[in-house]
Order: sequence, then structure tokens, then C-alpha cells
Amino acid sequence: MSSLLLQNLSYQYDGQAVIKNLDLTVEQNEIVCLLGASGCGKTTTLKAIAGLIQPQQGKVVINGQCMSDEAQFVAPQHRNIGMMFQDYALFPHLTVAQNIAFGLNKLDKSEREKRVAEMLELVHLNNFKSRYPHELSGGQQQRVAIARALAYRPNLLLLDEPFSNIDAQVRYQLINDIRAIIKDQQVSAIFVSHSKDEAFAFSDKLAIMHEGQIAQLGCAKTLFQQPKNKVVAEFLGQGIYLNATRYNGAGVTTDFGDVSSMVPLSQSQQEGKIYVRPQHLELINDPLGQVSVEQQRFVGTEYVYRVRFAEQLIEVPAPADTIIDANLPVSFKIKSHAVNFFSEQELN
Ligand SMILES: Nc1ncnc2c1ncn2[C@@H]1O[C@H](COP(=O)(O)OP(=O)(O)OP(=O)(O)O)[C@@H](O)[C@H]1O
Repeated sequence: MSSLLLQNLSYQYDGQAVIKNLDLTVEQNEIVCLLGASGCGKTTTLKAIAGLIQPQQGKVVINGQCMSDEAQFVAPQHRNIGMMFQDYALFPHLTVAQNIAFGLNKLDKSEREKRVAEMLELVHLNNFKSRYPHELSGGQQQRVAIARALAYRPNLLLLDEPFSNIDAQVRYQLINDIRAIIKDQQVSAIFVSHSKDEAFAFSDKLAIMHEGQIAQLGCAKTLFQQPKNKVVAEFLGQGIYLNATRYNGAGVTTDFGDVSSMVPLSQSQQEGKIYVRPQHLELINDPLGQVSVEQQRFVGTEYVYRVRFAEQLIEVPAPADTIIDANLPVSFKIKSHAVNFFSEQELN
């Protein structure tokens, strides 16, 4: 049984479609990140799961139990969901221990105290249990928020941009810690983020969202190596499109030579374009080259060249000992990699 199933979900604000026939499955104990550009519908999807809004169409099923469809709607407080938001929403007048105990009023006193002690232990805040939120750092407040969200053993945890208020220096340590806490508690989680780096570090799978739909769900490596469409490929990072003809299942011919692919090409059309990322390009001096250097900068360990080819701009790294004359034409050498090959139809 999956932990969460969203089926054909649609939601409109004042007649404006924001979620459009969205499907998503989250398996047990999985952390999935909803990742996408601002306004693509991530928070609205989270609200539909939580029951804070009622979708006009489709189904929300949590742990096999239907929470919302045409016939029924289970109120948020009866969905057994833990939530954590970017401002943590801690109660300022309650201590750390009281904040964690807040959702445990169904337990008797001794059980409640036992669970609070377990959670304090889990988030390493035993020595802070009598402090108030304003006496804690951002990271400590976040640990309280996660402890409170997990204390009543939710079926599902929803996290909306939980790391956006945390200093960059400690962010990745916290991401690691919170991930370990969630894994320890064996709870499934959906996490909303703008940041690819955060998503890679925190989640098991990424759901790339675009215009109210899931463009692709998968682990980071699969999305990079086999993006289903140009939206996913481009969202994951800059690249350049080059004309290509496939020569068999495993490679393409381009104006810059043949490229063998480390994964089977995703579709069977003969002609198309490949999307090549900077790290798979090498710049070489070539008097007949069609690539021009627009800018060159040294960034400490390497150079970065801003180059133009066929009206497309891309920044290509090159080792510090590279000797490229920025006034002369250059060409690309394409390294063997997992080639993203798209037919013309897919690109239009
Ligand atoms: N209460 C509302 N009333 C009307 N429109 C809304 C409301 N809330 C959100 N929207 C619109 O719905 C769309 C999706 O919003 P949503 O907050 O889900 O996006 P998001 O992907 O979470 O964006 P961000 O990354 O910027 O937080 C946006 O165009 C937004 O302007």
C-alpha cells in the first residue's frame, strides 16, 4: 500500500486552474520533494493533501484511506498528518517540551511525558526542554518543529520550504539531521522546495512540477540521465541543444562528432536534438569552429567560458591549465555521457 496517492487532482482559484489532473504516488517511508518554479502549484498541492483546501476534482488517498473525492472530505485534523512550515509556527508562550507535547492530548500524562522525552532525545534537545522558542537558534527551533510534527506518529509528514530560513553554513548539516530523524521514525514525507541542491540532499525521489502537473517523478540520477521532456531537462540545469542523428540505440552523430550514450536513447526517432550540459562539453581551439567565446573568467580552480553557438549561450568549465584564445573561434568536443535525446516534436 502506498503512503499517498493523488489521482487526477485538479484545483482552481477563482476559475484559474492551478493543479491540473495531477497524479502522484509516494511509497511507504519515502521522502519525495515537490520541486518546481515559483507559482507552479507546489504549496497548493500540499494544502490539498493536508485538507486545507478541497480539490474540485480527483482523489487524495493516505495509507489506503480516501481523504477526499467527489463524495467525501476528511477534515485536516482527522488526516493524521504532521506539518512543518518555513516559519516553524512554534507557540511562543510554550516551552520546548510543551510545544512538543501540544498534539498529544489524547495520551495520558505518563505516556505523554514518555513520548516528549523520546522526541527530545531524538532531536538532541534534552538540555533545552524548558526554554522558550525565542531563546533558541533557527536550527534548534526547526528541531522542535520536527519533533512536534512527529510526536503523535503521523502517517505522513508535510514540509513546506523547511530550510529556507536556515543559514547556508549549517543548512546541509540540518538537512542531514532532519532526514535521519524522519528515516528513524519510518514516516513518509513530502517536502516542497525551490532548491535543487536541498532536494537532492533531503529526498529519495523528486517530483518535478510544471504548470500544475508532475512532469516526472524519479530519483535524481534518473531525472538527469533520462528526463522525460525538455521541461525536466532544463529545470535540472543549463545546457545547449545540438542537432543530432541517432546511429543506433547507443549513440548520436552531431556537428561536433559522434557521442556514445551511457544509457539507451529514450525514443526511437532518427532525427532530433541532444541537450548537453556544460560538464559534458570540452572547448578546443579550432580555426573553423562555429563557437565564439564571449567572456572568460578564472574562478580559482578552473576557468569558466561563456560561449555562443547558434544563438544559444552556455557557460563551460575548463581546467586552469587550458589555453584558449578568446579572440579565435573554438569548437566543442562532447564527452561520452548519458545522452538526453529529444525528437523535434518533443521540443516544439
Ligand atoms: N489564495 C489564493 N488565491 C488566488 N490565487 C492563489 C492563491 N494561492 C495561490 N494562488 C496562485 O496559485 C498559483 C500556485 O500557487 P502555489 O503557492 O501553489 O505555487 P508554488 O509553486 O508553491 O509557488 P512558490 O514556489 O512561489 O511558493 C500561483 O499562480 C498563485 O498566484
